[in-house]
Amino acid sequence: MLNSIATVSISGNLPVKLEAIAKAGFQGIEIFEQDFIASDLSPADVGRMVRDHGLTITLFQPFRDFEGLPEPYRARAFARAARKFDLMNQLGTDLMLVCSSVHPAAMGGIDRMAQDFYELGELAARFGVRAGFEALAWGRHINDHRDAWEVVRRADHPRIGLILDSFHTLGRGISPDSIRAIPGDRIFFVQLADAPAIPMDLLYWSRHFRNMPGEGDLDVTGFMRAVLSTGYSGPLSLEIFNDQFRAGLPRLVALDGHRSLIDLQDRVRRAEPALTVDLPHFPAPAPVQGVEFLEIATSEAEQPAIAAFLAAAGFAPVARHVSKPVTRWSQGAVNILVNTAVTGFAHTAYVTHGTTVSEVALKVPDAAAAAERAQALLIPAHQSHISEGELAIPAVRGHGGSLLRFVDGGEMLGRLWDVDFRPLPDAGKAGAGKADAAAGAGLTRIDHIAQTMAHDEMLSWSLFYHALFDARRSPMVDVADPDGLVKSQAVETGALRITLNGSEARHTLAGRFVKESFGSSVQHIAFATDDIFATAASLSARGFPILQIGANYYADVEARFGLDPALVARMKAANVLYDEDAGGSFFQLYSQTRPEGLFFEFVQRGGNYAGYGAPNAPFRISAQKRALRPAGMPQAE
Ligand SMILES: O=C(O)c1ccc(O)c(O)c1
Ligand SMILES: [Mg+2]
Repeated sequence: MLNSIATVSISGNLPVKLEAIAKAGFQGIEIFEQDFIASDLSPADVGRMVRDHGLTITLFQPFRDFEGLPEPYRARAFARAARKFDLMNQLGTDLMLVCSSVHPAAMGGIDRMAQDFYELGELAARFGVRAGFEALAWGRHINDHRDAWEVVRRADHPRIGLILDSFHTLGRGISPDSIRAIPGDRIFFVQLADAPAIPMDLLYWSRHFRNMPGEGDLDVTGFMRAVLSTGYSGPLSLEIFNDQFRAGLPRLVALDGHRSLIDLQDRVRRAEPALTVDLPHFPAPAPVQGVEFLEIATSEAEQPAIAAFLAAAGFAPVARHVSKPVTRWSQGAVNILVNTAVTGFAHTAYVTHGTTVSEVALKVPDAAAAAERAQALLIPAHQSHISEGELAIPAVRGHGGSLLRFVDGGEMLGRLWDVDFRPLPDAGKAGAGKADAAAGAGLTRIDHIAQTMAHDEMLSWSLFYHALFDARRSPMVDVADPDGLVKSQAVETGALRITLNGSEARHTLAGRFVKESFGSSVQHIAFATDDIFATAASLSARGFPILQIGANYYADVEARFGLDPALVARMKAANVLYDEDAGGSFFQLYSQTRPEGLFFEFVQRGGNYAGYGAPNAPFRISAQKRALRPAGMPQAE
C-alpha cells in the first residue's frame, strides 16, 4: 500500500509542497487541480518534478459536476473530461477523481448516472486512464458512498471504480461497515481525513476543519478496517482541508501526516490482526505509569531563586549528579532536577527559552520499547553526552524541543538514582526548623503538566501523545483570559495527564508565555496532595508565593455548588478554588507566576473527579495578571 497525500493538505506553492511531501517520506501525491493551474510549470515539467522527488501522482482531482446533466451541459462535461484525460497523460497519472455533482441542473436517477459513467469509462479507455466516483457529503443527488457504489456497480466498466473518503462517510454518520460488502478491486482509491466533533454545516466543516487521522474525533480506524477487509490494496491518501495546515510549516504538517498514517495502520492491525498493513513490526503503545522526574534548566545566577521557590513548596535537595551541576529535589514521589550546566542540552534549552522545563522523564513498562515505538512514528531520538558509568536514558524530542525521556524499573534504569546521583550529606534536614522537612508540604506526585504552545501547534502535540501512548483526549475547552481566549485540551494515558494550551491572542497569559519564553514549553506543574488545607498551611508557613483569590469568587462558588459556608470560609482564607463533576470534587491552589512565567498548582482530587478545574481558569488567570502588576496600576498594559 502506497502512502500518499493531497497537495491541498499543506501550504506553499507546488515545488515547496512536493519537496515537503517527499522529505516527510510519502510515496505519492494527489494533484489538486488548483495547485497545478496556479503554477506556471507545464504538465510535463510537473510530472518530471514529481518523479524526480521519487513520488508518483496517485490521483488527479477534482473533476466536478459530471453526472446526471441534461444537454448541452452533458456534452460539455464530456469535452471537459477529454481535456483532463489528456492533461493526465502529460502529467503521468492514470486516475481521476469525479466528485458527485452539485450542479443545479443535475438530475437524479441511478441508471442515468450509471450510463454517464459507462460512457466516461469508454472515453477513459481511449486515453488509457481510469476514473473514480466519490460521493461528496453534500452532493445534490449522491451524498452517500453506498449510492456512489450503486452507480459504479451499474456502470459496470473496468475503468470506472469507487473512491472512498473517510470524511464523507463518517462526517454524515454513515457506518463504515457498509464498505465491507464492496469488492476491494472496485475501490480505486481511498482518501483519509479526521475532523473534530463540532456540529456545523458539512461543506464548511469539510473545507476548513478536517485534520489528520488521530487528531479528530471520527472513527477513522473503523473506516480503515472496513476498507482493508475488502482486500483493497491501493494508495492510502490524506486529503486534509484545514485552515491552519494551509498556513503551517509544510515540512511539519507533512511529517504529522505521515505519522498519522503510520499510527492509523498500527491501530488497525492491533484491532483486527487478520488485516494486512504495510508496516514493519514495532511495539504497541503502553500506558505511562508516572512522571519519574522533571528537569528545570537554569543558570547559576537564577538557581538560588528557583531553589528558594522549590524549598518554599516543600521540596528538599537530596542528591547531586555524579558529573553534572544537577541537583535532585524531592518530595513524595516527585523529583525535580535543577540543571545549571553551561554545556549540553539543558544549557541550550536555557539559552533558548530562559529558565525552563527542559526534560520530562516518564516511567513506562519498557523504556526501550517506548523509544522504538517513537522511532517508528518518526519522532526524532536525542542522543545526550554521558560520562563513563552513567546511564543512557532513552530520549526523544518532545514539546517545544524539550526532551521526553523514558525510564523503566529494569536492571539499569531502575537504579537511576543510585547510579547517576550521590546523596547530599545533609539530605532530609533542609528547611528543618521552618516546617517538617520530611513531610514537605504534603505533595505526593505530579497530577498534571500544562504545556503551552502556539495555537496552531496543538493538533500536532495532540497527535504526538495519541500516537505514542494511545492517549485519550477530552474535548477542547475555551478559557477566557481577560485579554483573549485560550484553548485547552487534556490528554491522558495511564498516570500521565497533560494539558495542551494554546492561544492566538498575544496578550493572554499563554500568548505572552510563548512569546517571552521564545517558543512553547511547560508553563505549569500541578502537584497532588491528599489534604489541600494542610498543604496550604504548610506553603504559607514557608513563605510560598500563594496566588490571592478575590472575594467575589467565593460568594459565587458557595451559591453555585451549595457549599457549606464554613468550608467556603476555609477555602477563602487559604485561597483554595473548587470545582466538581459527576465523579467527585476538586480543590486547587496556585502560585503566582514566576519571572520566567512558570508557576505551580496544588490539587486534591476527591472521588473520580476527571477534570482540571477549567471553570476556575478565568479567575486564576485574572488573579495572576493582577499579581503581576504593581498595586494601583490600571488593567490595560
Ligand atoms: O470540498 C470539495 O469540493 C472536495 C473536493 C474533492 C474531494 O475529494 C473532497 O473530498 C472534497
Ligand atoms: Mg475527498
